[in-house]
Amino acid sequence: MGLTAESTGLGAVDNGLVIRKEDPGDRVIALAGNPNVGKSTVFNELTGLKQHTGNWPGKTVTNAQGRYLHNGRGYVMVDIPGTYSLLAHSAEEEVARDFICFGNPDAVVVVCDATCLERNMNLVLQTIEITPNVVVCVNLMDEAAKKHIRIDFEQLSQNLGVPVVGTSARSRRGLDELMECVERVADGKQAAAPMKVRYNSYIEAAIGMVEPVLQGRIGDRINTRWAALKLIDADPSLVQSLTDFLGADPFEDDEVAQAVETARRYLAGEGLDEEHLRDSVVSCLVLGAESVCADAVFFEDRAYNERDRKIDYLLTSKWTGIPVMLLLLAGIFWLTITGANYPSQLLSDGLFWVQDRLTDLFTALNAPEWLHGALVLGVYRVLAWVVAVMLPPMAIFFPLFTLLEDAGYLPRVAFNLDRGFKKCRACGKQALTMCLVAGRAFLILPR
Ligand SMILES: Nc1nc2c(ncn2[C@@H]2O[C@H](COP(=O)(O)OP(=O)(O)OP(=O)(O)O)[C@@H](O)[C@H]2O)c(=O)[nH]1
Ligand SMILES: [Mg+2]
Repeated sequence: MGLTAESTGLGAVDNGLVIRKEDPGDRVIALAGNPNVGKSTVFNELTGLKQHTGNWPGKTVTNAQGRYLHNGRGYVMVDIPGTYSLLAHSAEEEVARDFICFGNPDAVVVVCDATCLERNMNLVLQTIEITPNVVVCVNLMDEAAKKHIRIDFEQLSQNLGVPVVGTSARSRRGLDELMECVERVADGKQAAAPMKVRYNSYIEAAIGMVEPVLQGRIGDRINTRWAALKLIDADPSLVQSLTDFLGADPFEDDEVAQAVETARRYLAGEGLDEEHLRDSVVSCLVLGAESVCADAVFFEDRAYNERDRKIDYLLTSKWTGIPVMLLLLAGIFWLTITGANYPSQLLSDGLFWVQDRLTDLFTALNAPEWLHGALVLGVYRVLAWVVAVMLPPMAIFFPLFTLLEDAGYLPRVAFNLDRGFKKCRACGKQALTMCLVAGRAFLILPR
């Protein structure tokens, strides 16, 4: 689906995100998940809106909201940008993290990709650290079935301590069950006992030094175990968001500042400085994700992704990734330009033949020269040129690009170009927008 008024207009921009409830009883639901797992597809199917969807990561970059009704109650759903973790490394990850942490949603639906569930669990575990009101939506079940991946939802739900629903959002399968689950969680009818991620003993001890101090101060507003770890971790953007949320800088409280300082000194003494602490936290999350999936996800065809892996290696490895990408893109531009010449010529012959007939008609009618000049040599001729020059290359370029999208090649382009884009303080996901813009410019300029 291309860009739409809803996906790019004011409705798509979070401008400080003001939640618009049509009814005071409306529930607010955050839709989180890794990039490209089908969040906006779920959002569109439920709300009837047209958020931008497509097979590459990073389409949704701000929060967008829409509303659906279920059992007579309104639900304001907020489609947040895809994020691999809540440890926020980019602006859109901050947007996602801040809404989940401080947006006070009644429930968070974490959409996951059924074909690589373990990788997606990282975000699920981070989310259930913050709030127990989580529903895990395992999407792309049709793709998982093709790869012979079987998922035991009951076991997964037991392991995580929150409800899990399987869906194929594109064909609306499972969305009714998802709405039921969301209703139960948002109404507090589902007893949730989310699993706790266990960190190593040093980190646990450090959390133990800070958490009790926080309990007396922010206990009912935010999960103190999570906040303690974040304060020790000293992520400046998180501390800023936390300050905004609490209305006061937590470090201005001497007792909190002292507890955090003691915890940090303790960790440093155990060899866990800032960088090592983050690495350890991530390792524990990865191990947690592994153990959650161990008895719930089954690969019935062990070699299911062997061919994919080989192709992936060719398309993204250091030595072949960029040359293959350049060849493919050059091939597309070449096909577009040479392939468009013949239909362009045919179209212009046809359209200019019509122009001659129009001139004959104006002459036969004795129409004044200025009228012929304005209508035939002006309006019609310009229109004919634009159609003859632009239509054929567009009719070739965009379907070819769509083929690359459907084959899943665009995320690989983003990956290949990420390093170069990072050097310019951008990220690889922006490469796709640039390819499209370059493509359009390329189509117009040589003509
Ligand atoms: N086969 C299949 N494809 C799906 C399903 N749900 C979504 N898709 C496709 O997956 C791709 C990504 O969907 P989006 O809804 O744009 O994903 P997103 O999570 O919003 O992506 P970002 O906003 O970039 O993070 C699109 O091409 C969708 O058509 C599904 O259930 N089955
Ligand atoms: Mg999206």
